Parts: sequence; structure tokens; C-alpha cells
Amino acid sequence: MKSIKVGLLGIGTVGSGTFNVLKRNQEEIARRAGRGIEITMVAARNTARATELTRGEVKVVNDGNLVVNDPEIDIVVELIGGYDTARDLVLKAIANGKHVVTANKALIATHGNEIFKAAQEKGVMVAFEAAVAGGIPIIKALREGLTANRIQWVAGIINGTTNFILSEMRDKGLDFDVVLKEAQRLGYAEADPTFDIEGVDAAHKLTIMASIAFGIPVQFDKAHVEGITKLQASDITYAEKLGYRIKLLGITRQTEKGIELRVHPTLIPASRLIANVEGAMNAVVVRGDAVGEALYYGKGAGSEPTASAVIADLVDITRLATADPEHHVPSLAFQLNAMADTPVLPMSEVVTSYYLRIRVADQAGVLADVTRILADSTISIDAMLQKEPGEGEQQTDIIMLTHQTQEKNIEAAIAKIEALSTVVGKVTKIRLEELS
Ligand SMILES: NC(=O)C1=CN([C@@H]2O[C@H](COP(=O)(O)OP(=O)(O)OC[C@H]3O[C@@H](n4cnc5c(N)ncnc54)[C@H](O)[C@@H]3O)[C@@H](O)[C@H]2O)C=CC1
Ligand SMILES: N[C@@H](CC=O)C(=O)O
Ligand code: NA
Repeated sequence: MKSIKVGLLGIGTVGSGTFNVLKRNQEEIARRAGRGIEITMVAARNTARATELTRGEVKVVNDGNLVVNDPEIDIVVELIGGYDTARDLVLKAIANGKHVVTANKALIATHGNEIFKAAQEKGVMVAFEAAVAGGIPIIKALREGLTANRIQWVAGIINGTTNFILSEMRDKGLDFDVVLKEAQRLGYAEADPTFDIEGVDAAHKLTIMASIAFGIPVQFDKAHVEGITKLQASDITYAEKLGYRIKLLGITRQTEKGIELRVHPTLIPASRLIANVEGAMNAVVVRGDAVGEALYYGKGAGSEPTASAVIADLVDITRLATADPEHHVPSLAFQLNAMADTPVLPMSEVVTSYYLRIRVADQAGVLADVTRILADSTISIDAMLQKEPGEGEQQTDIIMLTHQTQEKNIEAAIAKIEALSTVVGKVTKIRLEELS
């Protein structure tokens, strides 16, 4: 059988990994796919570099349109990143009847609904395993492996850069900026690293997982997004003393009122497996009504781990390329005409537990004032830590872990606490999840 012809848009970190792995393992991949898969054309900004990377073996062009319009190309792999050019080229590829593979979570989380609709109308497949948790086959697990389940929640460390930063800061005492530079050097970070550190990249990935888990359209604009830039080293230390680790977690949960969709630093009990995921590694815990809890762990970023997922999609598409479109696996697991309109919950409605760090004047009665405010708000305290003020210090920290309450309830209580004359500055609030 004729080999499948692939056109690559972009040959940077993931593109070069895809080229190399496909080449290195071509025979084994062909035995699995039932026919050969070869990259025959690459669009690149730097064509000389692309020719060097592909050892002069493929046609290199400087315009992605030449790839998506080439009648010889069966599958277009979009590894440019970003929104506009990527969207334009992907939609053109689909309009030309080509299947698409992309690692671009920003694209899928924001333009996925439009792209999947166009693909369905054309009878082509759009696959994006590399877009979430890199090399971990979490899309396939949610979409196919767990298809029997009502998914209850999904929680994951889904940004390698921030997990790498948090781990290196904690273990080696390195500065934020130094570790971020290293993450960029290692090819983990996004072209714009604020996407990583402000939680946007994790929210893109979470948005995609929520759609597959709950059969809802992609709705990145409804996600609550907080990154790690406001985290203080002292919070990491206090959390450890109380038996917790702080991780940037993406959490999506089906509740009676709607679907939670939130990314923020989170205290997790140190005894949980996911709390011990370090460096650029990713991990996703899925709770389904039939399977219980399942944990998926592996490399979420980097050249070849991500290429592994891109190529898995190429094999899937190759296997199904000759099937009738109605036999394709739906991109979001649910049939497009069976999507639910379950609302995404505003953050103010979310119920969870909290870590509070309150900077106070070292005076009698301040603790009683704080606990009274919490009690009046029906927020109960689970654990408390009060730091002894250092020699000559007039202020100290009170750290409290609360039981579950609604976000708007804790916000109202925090406003009252901050209004106390004995409380200094803002109260630090970090959400806490037992994940059980
Ligand atoms: N690096 C990683 O670990 C992971 C990256 N991703 C995603 O994969 C995609 C690619 O990421 P990287 O390879 O890391 O980025 P990169 O910046 O290393 O590579 C992108 C390449 O595309 C080229 N490019 C930009 N515009 C172009 C255009 N119009 N035509 C042709 N080439 C163009 C750039 O010159 C560059 O060589 C992004 O969507 C990213 O979010 C997903 C998972 C992991
Ligand atoms: N920038 C991302 C790359 C993979 O998606 C990350 O750090 O996880
Ligand atoms: Na993946």
C-alpha cells in the first residue's frame, strides 16, 4: 500500500523530534500502522536550518500554504504554535480534505469548536494528543480507554515548566528567573513563557480535557486561571510543615450545579502520589465512577516525548484513513451532535478548602478576632500554625487550613479579616484539595 504523506508546518522543538523519531522507528511504525508514514514536505521560517535538520531528504518551503494546498499531502501536522496563522492553515488543510495533527493546545482550547465542526463537515480527523500532557496518552485514555465511565473529576500537573520551577526552587533554593531560563533552554517553555507561569498553558490543556471528560464544547474563556508568580517561598515552607506540597494544578469536576474549570496553585497532601511529581514531569489523576482513580504519569514536555504523541496520532489516522467518516473516533470523545450544555461554574461558586496566611501584629486577642470572623462565616478550621516572632519582631504569621466552604464565603471572610487593625496587608489564600 502507498505510504501516507505528511506535511509538517514548523520544525522547532517538537517538529524536529517528530522528524527524527519517525525516521528512526519507521519500520516498526509501519508494521503498526499497516503502511509507511513519511514526512515529504516541511514549511519553515528558516529554510536552511530546516534543510539541515531534515538532512536534505524532504522538500522544504517557506510558506505553509504550499503544504496545505499540496494534493500529495494526506496529513498536515501543525507545530507552529500560536493562534492566527495556525488556525488559518489548519482550516485550509481541512477544507482541502486533509487530516490534521496538532500539538497546539492554545489553538484547540480557543478555536477547537470551529475546527472540529469544519473537520466533521469535510469527513476528516483532527488529532491533538501532544497538546495535553505531551507524551502521556491522556487524550486517548479519556476519549477511548475510559469511555465506559461517568467521569467525576480530572486533576493534573499539566505544565512542565511551572512544575520544574517549583521543584528546583524548593530543592535547590534557586531563583525563579534562573529556573525559568533553564526551562526555556531545555525546550519546555512556550514561545511566550508567561503562558506557562501565569497558568494559561495549563488552562488550555484543562479546557481540552474537560470537553473530552464531560462532553461539553471547549470554553477556555470560562476557565479560572492563576499561575505561580505570586507564590512565596514561605508558603511552600509552611505547607510542608503542615504535611502538604504546593503544585500548580488544573482541576475540572462535575458538580450538581455545573462544571468546575480552574487552574491555580494548590496544596495537596504530601502522601499523595501526585504531590511527589517533580521536575518537568506531568501527572493526571482521573476519577471515573467505574474505574475509580487512575493516575497517568510521564513527560509532559520536550522534543521526543511530545513527538511520541504526535506520531501516535499519525498512526491512529493512518489506520482509520480509509474508514467511513462515521467510523472515525470523535475528536472530543462525544459525538458533536450529542454535546451537553452543562454550565461552567463561576469561581465564586466553587467549594474547596483553603490555606490562609495572615500577617498580624504580635498582640493579644488577634487570633481570637480572626477565629471569630471565620466562625461567624461558618468556616471551620482544620489546622493552625502560629510562627513565633523572631527576636525584636513586631509581626508574625498565622497559618490556617480551613474545611470546605464556597469561594465567595471565604472571600467575604478574608475582607473582614483584612479590615482588622491588627492584620497587616493582604491575606494569602491558596486552595487545598485532598483529591479523594
Ligand atoms: N515544546 C514542548 O515541549 C511542547 C510544545 N507543544 C506545542 O507544540 C507547538 C510547537 O512548539 P515548539 O516546537 O516547542 O515551538 P518552537 O518555537 O520550537 O517551534 C515552532 C517552529 O515553527 C516555526 N514557525 C513559526 N511560524 C511559522 C510559519 N508561519 N510557517 C512555518 N514555520 C513557522 C518557528 O520558526 C519554529 O521553528 C506549540 O503549539 C506548543 O505549544 C506541545 C507540547 C509540548
Ligand atoms: N510549555 C509546556 C510545554 C508542553 O505542553 C509545558 O511546560 O508543559
Ligand atoms: Na498527551
